[in-house]
Amino acid sequence: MSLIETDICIIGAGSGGLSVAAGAVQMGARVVLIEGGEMGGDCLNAGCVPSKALIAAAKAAQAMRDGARFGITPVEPEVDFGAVKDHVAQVITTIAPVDSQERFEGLGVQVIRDWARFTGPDTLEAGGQTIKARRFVIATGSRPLVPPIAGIETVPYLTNETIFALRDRPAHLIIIGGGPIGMEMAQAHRRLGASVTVIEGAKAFGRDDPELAAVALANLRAEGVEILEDAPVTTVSGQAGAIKVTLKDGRDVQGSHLLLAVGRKVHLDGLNLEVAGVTHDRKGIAVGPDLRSSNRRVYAVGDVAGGLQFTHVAGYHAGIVIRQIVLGLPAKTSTHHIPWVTYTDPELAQVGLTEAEARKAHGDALTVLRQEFAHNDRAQAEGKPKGLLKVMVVKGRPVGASIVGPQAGELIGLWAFAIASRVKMSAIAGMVAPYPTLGEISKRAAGAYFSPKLFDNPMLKRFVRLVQRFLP
Ligand SMILES: Cc1cc2nc3c(=O)[nH]c(=O)nc-3n(C[C@H](O)[C@H](O)[C@H](O)COP(=O)(O)OP(=O)(O)OC[C@H]3O[C@@H](n4cnc5c(N)ncnc54)[C@H](O)[C@@H]3O)c2cc1C
Ligand SMILES: NC(=O)c1ccc[n+]([C@@H]2O[C@H](COP(=O)([O-])OP(=O)(O)OC[C@H]3O[C@@H](n4cnc5c(N)ncnc54)[C@H](O)[C@@H]3O)[C@@H](O)[C@H]2O)c1
Repeated sequence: MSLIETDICIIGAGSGGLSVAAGAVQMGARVVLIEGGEMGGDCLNAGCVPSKALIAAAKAAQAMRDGARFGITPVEPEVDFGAVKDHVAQVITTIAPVDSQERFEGLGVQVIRDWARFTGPDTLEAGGQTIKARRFVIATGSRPLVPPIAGIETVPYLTNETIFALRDRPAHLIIIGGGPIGMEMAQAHRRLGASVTVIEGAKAFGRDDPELAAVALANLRAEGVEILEDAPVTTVSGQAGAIKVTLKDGRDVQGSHLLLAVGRKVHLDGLNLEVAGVTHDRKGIAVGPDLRSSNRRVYAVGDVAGGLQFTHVAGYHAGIVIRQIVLGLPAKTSTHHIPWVTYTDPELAQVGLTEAEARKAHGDALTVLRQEFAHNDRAQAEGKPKGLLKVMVVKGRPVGASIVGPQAGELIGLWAFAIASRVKMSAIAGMVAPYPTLGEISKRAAGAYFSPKLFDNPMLKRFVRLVQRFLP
């Protein structure tokens, strides 16, 4: 077994690992990157990319049903489910070169295609080689959680790792879990012609503001997605094509396919963390805000670091770790400025505190601004007037924003920037937004923060009357 000595050894070539590798090698560090599965990890192969490609196809199908308001005769689209999957595969193939072994080797990274396991605090084995590194970055991501439901071991089920390979449309897809995976897949499959039932043990879109979640839920239901909430599952039974899910209240739900979307389990299998002295639990590797583990040579980024599980968070983590292990500078993560978006129609987006969280944290110091999409001219023109922006403001600065509506994921960017940069509401109110754009809604919300001070102010009214009397 040969020995490789390097500055940085990264385990996992998904969103987090690839970002660390690309940054570190281009700044001059020697980097070894180890990947046991597919380059690109979950996001490219079984997560963000295929799900958004499927959602895009579903949106095209839905547009054909929704033409009436524009004077276009609605038609029920003919969906070639296999061809939709070709489109999904094509999108992955088009993006894949960016994450490929060839590209990273071209940048100067030594890529090893194998499953890594630690053999000591500063050594691991992969590809028949021993790798000794100054610093290690664990970026091994997560896998779908299979809940301990009675009967699950005997029933065929899908997860995000298998559903995108289905070539035949499920007649009736049952989805357990009403989080982002469950809800995005539910609407996409419904729009592509499947019957869909979502079974959620608590509340669907449970991490989002309930008022905004209700808007998205109403639209999914109107499109025919059956959503059962507060409905814990006790048993599953049946076989391929005939699945039965029994709820705690005794109801049975029958369907042809079952998708599990009940959260994630961090991927630590076979890493042999004990010999490396890396502490971990069910939620992930135990790290501080600097993402350093109990072994000072070992850091964790992305899903495996036990916090928010998003591709942009893995990328953010990568920047924090690169600063420390490449440049030797201190850096710490925070979460108050991290946005997330669920890509249903309407989209649901959040950054910072929700209204309930802000009320708890700031009490009477909180001002909540509300802007309906119905008052936005572009939303009206597009026939998408349903939606709401809420901005939580404390002492003239936003501390949270929640959006449900068309393009909510694009609109949240301004608020993510404002919160990260501590921008004042006056700066957003002073911005000139092009007309007619959905983005005007943000400026309008900021303007609304000042309108009581400007329009309901007797002192100002008296002052204006005085000025008017003396103005030449
Ligand atoms: C259906 C779905 C949709 C999603 N949509 C979005 C979205 O729209 N936006 C968003 O921000 N996030 C989304 N996510 C979440 C996003 O995919 C993850 O947060 C992101 O991929 C995490 O990146 P990571 O680098 O931590 O892990 P991963 O991308 O999972 O990469 C980990 C890599 O490590 C490898 N590995 C594991 N163990 C070892 C080992 N011992 N040795 C070598 N290699 C190993 C794995 O094979 C894998 O390639 C979605 C997730 C799913 C499941
Ligand atoms: N648009 C995006 O950014 C996006 C999309 C998909 C996934 N993701 C990431 O992937 C992660 C995983 O997504 P997810 O939807 O699987 O997980 P999740 O943890 O966000 O949601 C799972 C849901 O399943 C419910 N649940 C759990 N056990 C259950 C049971 N036995 N019966 C019924 N319901 C049950 C939970 O109450 C919860 O609402 C997300 O948290 C997110 O970080 C992001």
